Amino acid sequence: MSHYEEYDVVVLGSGAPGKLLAWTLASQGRRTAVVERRYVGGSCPNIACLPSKNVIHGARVASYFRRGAEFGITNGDWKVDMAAVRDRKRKMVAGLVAFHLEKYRESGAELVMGDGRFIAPKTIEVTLNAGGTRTLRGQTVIIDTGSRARMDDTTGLAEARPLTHVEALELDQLPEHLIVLGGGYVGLELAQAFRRFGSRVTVVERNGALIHREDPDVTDAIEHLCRDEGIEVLTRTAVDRVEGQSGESVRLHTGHGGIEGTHLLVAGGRTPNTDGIGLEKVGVETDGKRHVKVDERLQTTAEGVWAVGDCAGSPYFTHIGEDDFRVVLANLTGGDRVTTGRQVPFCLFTDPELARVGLSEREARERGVGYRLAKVPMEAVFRAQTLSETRGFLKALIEEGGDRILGFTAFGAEAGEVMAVVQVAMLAGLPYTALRDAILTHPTMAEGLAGLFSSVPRG
Ligand SMILES: Cc1cc2nc3c(=O)[nH]c(=O)nc-3n(C[C@H](O)[C@H](O)[C@H](O)COP(=O)(O)OP(=O)(O)OC[C@H]3O[C@@H](n4cnc5c(N)ncnc54)[C@H](O)[C@@H]3O)c2cc1C
Ligand SMILES: NC(=O)c1ccc[n+]([C@@H]2O[C@H](COP(=O)([O-])OP(=O)(O)OC[C@H]3O[C@@H](n4cnc5c(N)ncnc54)[C@H](O)[C@@H]3O)[C@@H](O)[C@H]2O)c1
Repeated sequence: MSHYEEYDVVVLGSGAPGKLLAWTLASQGRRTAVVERRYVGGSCPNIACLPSKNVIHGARVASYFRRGAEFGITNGDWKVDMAAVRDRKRKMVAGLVAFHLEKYRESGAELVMGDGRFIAPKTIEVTLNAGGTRTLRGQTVIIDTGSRARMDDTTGLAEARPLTHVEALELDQLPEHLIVLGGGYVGLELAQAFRRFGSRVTVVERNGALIHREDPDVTDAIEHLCRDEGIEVLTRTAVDRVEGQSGESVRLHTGHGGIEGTHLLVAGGRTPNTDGIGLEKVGVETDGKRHVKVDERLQTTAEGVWAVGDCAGSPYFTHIGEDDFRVVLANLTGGDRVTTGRQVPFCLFTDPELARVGLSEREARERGVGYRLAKVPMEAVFRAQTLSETRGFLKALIEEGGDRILGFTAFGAEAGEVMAVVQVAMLAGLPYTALRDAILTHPTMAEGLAGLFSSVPRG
């Protein structure tokens, strides 16, 4: 084997959990290196969460321009300049990258830019972006290689060179007619944004509903939102074949006929980046979905090797990756922390947002968990009325024979922020009556929780 450099910790991939581990352990004096092939700081600040929310916010501004008269403001001539939308995003991303580089400098963690793969136990060879190779060996190795947009084997799909979220967020021209393949998180957030910028948008979903794992009242509400915004929604639609080239003209052949558009965005789920990195050579096993196999402490099947984030099959959210960081840090520093039983909140950043924590009704029924349901429309929330944003509802599941909150869903303005209040109550084990009886500021969106929890049926 070629000469290798010894480290206490080597991290492969610089996503949220990996970088946080690197910065923390390096600050504690451990010799630490992070190998990253492209995105300083991983997907979230470069190509995923933050840039998408930046662009989505731009689209909201466009929607307010369109709705101006409703607020008594005449908007005159206005237009969307996608190059400027992109520049605003790029500027934010550049600032985030600079912030990350500063964190590396401050912490003493070394950032090695290049493509890494295992060549021996706990040993990673890096093909450096700047040319040449380096071989790094860690006492501890952490795999944080993330995931990428999945391209299924539909005939003609790959040849059509569809956009993924990465290219979609880099467009400087508005697609005339964007076809979005997949009605999940990526598809819905970007479908609404492009529609608001002015594209014609068609969402094609093979399941019977958009965001199909949610309760029927939620999926219906999301579908209504899409239709009200002028998005064409085709559910239960399987694509047999794709023709043409995204960016010019594409045609999808489905059981219900053809769909023609100018651009195609694939948003049909993710594939973990676990192929081609030598895992099989070093005893790091993967599961049927190609995630790195980990136990509840995030240890892999190889001694001294840990895996975190999307590649480890943790729910695909940055905040969950950040919790993976806490789990591994605790286990590396004498503590004992596991992933089992943790809260997994999420927020879909459509406008309005959809946020959920804990059980949905469907999950409660599947698990045979009895519950009492409280549900109020957003119209009942005074703050929503002041904003003219009365679409949606709040709902909560309360345990039978007790006062514990089992689950909470909000579809409405600031849903993600309102959910945090309920989450804290759930973490603290507070009965729902604590929120019902709390003095919540008037008029805030969170004030709606008092109304929601006042409507819980008697146990
Ligand atoms: C469009 C979009 C929007 C999203 N929005 C949200 C959101 O609003 N909120 C939320 O919580 N989650 C969101 N997510 C999910 C979130 O982005 C991911 O769950 C999270 O970024 C995963 O972090 P990670 O550390 O597992 O992987 P990543 O952040 O992807 O990091 C992995 C890194 O490893 C590098 N890498 C891979 N292989 C190698 C190799 N062999 N050598 C060197 N480097 C390598 C990659 O370049 C990458 O930088 C979104 C995802 C997408 C696609
Ligand atoms: N706001 C957020 O937190 C946020 C935003 C974006 C992404 N994410 C994360 O990234 C993950 C991936 O997002 P995603 O939208 O790619 O996946 P997803 O699993 O959320 O949705 C994919 C959808 O595409 C459909 N689909 C797949 N192949 C298809 C095909 N050939 N034709 C028609 N429909 C097809 C699936 O039925 C599914 O409904 C999410 O699950 C989430 O964890 C989070």
